Amino acid sequence: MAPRQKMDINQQTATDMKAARSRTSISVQTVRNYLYGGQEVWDLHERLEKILVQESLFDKQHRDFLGRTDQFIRAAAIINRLDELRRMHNWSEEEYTTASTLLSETISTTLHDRAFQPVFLGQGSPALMESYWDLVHEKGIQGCYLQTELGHGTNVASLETTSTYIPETQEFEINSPSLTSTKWWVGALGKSATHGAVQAKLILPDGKDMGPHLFLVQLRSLEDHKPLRGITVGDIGPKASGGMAAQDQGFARFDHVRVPRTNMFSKFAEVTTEGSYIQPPHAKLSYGGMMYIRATMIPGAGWTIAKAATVAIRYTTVRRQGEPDAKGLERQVLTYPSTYYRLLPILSRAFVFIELGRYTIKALTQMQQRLASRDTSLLPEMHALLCGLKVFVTTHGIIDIETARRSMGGHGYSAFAGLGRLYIEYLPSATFEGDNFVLDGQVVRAATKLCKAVLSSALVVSKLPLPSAYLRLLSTTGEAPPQVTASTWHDVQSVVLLLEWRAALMVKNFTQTPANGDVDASVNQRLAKAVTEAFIAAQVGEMINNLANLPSEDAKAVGCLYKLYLLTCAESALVDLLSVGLIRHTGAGDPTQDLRSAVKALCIEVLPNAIGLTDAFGFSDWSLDSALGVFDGRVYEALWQRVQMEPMNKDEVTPAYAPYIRPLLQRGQAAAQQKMKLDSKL
Ligand SMILES: Cc1cc2nc3c(=O)[nH]c(=O)nc-3n(C[C@H](O)[C@H](O)[C@H](O)COP(=O)(O)OP(=O)(O)OC[C@H]3O[C@@H](n4cnc5c(N)ncnc54)[C@H](O)[C@@H]3O)c2cc1C
Repeated sequence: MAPRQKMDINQQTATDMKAARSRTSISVQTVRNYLYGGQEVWDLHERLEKILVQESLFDKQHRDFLGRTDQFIRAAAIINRLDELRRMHNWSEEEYTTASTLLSETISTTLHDRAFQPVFLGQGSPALMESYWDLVHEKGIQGCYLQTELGHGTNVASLETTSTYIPETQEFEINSPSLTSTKWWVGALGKSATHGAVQAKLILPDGKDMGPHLFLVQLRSLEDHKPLRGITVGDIGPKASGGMAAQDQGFARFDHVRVPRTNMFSKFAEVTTEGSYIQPPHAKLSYGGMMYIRATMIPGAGWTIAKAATVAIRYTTVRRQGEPDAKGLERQVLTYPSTYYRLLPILSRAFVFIELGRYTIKALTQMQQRLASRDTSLLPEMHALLCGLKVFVTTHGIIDIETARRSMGGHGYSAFAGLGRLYIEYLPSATFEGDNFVLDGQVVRAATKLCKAVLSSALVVSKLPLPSAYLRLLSTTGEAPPQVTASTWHDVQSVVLLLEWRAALMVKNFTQTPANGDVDASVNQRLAKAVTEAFIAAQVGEMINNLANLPSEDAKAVGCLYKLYLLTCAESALVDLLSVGLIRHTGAGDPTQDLRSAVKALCIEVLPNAIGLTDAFGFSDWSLDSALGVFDGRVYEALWQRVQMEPMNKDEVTPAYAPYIRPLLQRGQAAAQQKMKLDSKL
């Protein structure tokens, strides 16, 4: 046998990456502009990143070696520098938001920007805006959002903090009556925030409890940052697996703290000087801020999944494992079906969620414009839709990051791979902004209400709001459920229709369950998922139609990804499809096999473009911060360089040697010698 040629594995990784790039049939630039929503948006991104990369403070490579306090101080320094840059470059709101998103750092001002400021915009009365808006907008004060308490999170109606109106002084008195009423988990409260929007039960002078309302409360002095009198405030300590270490989640207790009457966020509900209550026109008007955050979580999930997909697809393209071939090359890990089957659907979800985010934020903006003129007609549907989407994208986001990390084997567990951090920072998104399992219930409630209206003909199906269009299928004059055949999986509209039918039948079956009927424990999860997937599937159908605006090769490649999304969605719905009888076991073979084969065929079609499609996300090495996801593919050299930064490697002999390792070894050696002496005497 001829001796195998010795190969430079570092060169091979670079060669593999180049070869993968050369295989792509798409214009990376065109697909990138599609993802960003136009060349101008990309140009803005690129221009801002050039500024950020130059800042040594924004270097990410050393942060894994910092303890919690140092991570918090680093984050505070970053916030300060970002603000200096904003003023230096005279950034617009959009430029500032883009720059802070690009930083990908856990910083406490995120709460100011995404939770506190929107409360002012959505619910601040003219008087409150007059007094505070400039301070809020210029960050002369830093805000947080205090809703959750030690004793209650989900059950907002049971919050214990009170805000009692005192007509004599025209003030509210904020009070924490018990340990469990302590505000808890509040981002930026621990050490940073000066002010907070506090959810407290409004108590009128006659003792009537009007339920939770929002009040602006100053927490810390603007002179020396010390907590104000009557306020006990601090950090709640480290989070699971060291996650969100740079963020100061805090607690706060109020001991009869007085604030002026005008500090109530009273754009809709109000308390008069005498202490009478003026009702809001709609009970859910105050949901505006949370709805905005939930809407931004959709593209946020898309871009987060995109990072995980980019790192894992790049690494598994250059990582070779298995029996060497005739050229002495082992197999590229991405080419194993069990790897591409895990990673390409993740890539498809990144594309779908990014596009879907654009639609949702547009729809929310339209609803908010209507709300401004007190038209609440779109509110219930939008609320239910955003609950469903929030659950869906965050659930997938968490699973997808972890799946991507595992696809990289042992090196995926290194912090230098970057996905461990991404995962742990993203993980609580399943809980905050509404616990996912609780939000499922809200989706189901809204769906069954509309379903009942359709079944009783109280609602004409042409009047169904877009997100619930799937319920049209239940109209008595409507079509019959489709027959599933092998060709179903090759026709986009058939797959969309099938997913809509699945949701319609599941909701109908549930709606018709007698009140005393037995419902299983997972019903909310399954129904909410089906309803949300029906909506997204219809949107993906639209996305595919709209691809006609792209050059044909790009449209084909992105279209393949969208189809892969639809098919893997149908695959994950197989149990439901069988349950409601849309797919039946006829005895003639496995009725799911055609679908599984179609998924594999699509994966094989997407595979040559995998690197091109991930390049289209436009992530720089700086922003990915992953030794395994480097653009040039030279992963082993990148990993080696990162390992040299490990502070423990600075000393050849660890300081733990003299006090601990040496005595341990010496005791063992002495005991062994003693034994050996004894043994020789026997
Ligand atoms: C990292 C992080 C940041 C946060 N930031 C903030 C912040 O800035 N401001 C703020 O106010 N809060 C914040 N929170 C708190 C967050 O909003 C709450 O954790 C969340 O609302 C859930 O409430 P809980 O923790 O009390 O859980 P619980 O409500 O006690 O839920 C516990 C379990 O019970 C289940 N459950 C509860 N009620 C129901 C029900 N009705 N039906 C079925 N199941 C139910 C839930 O699914 C969950 O599994 C943050 C939390 C985290 C983790």
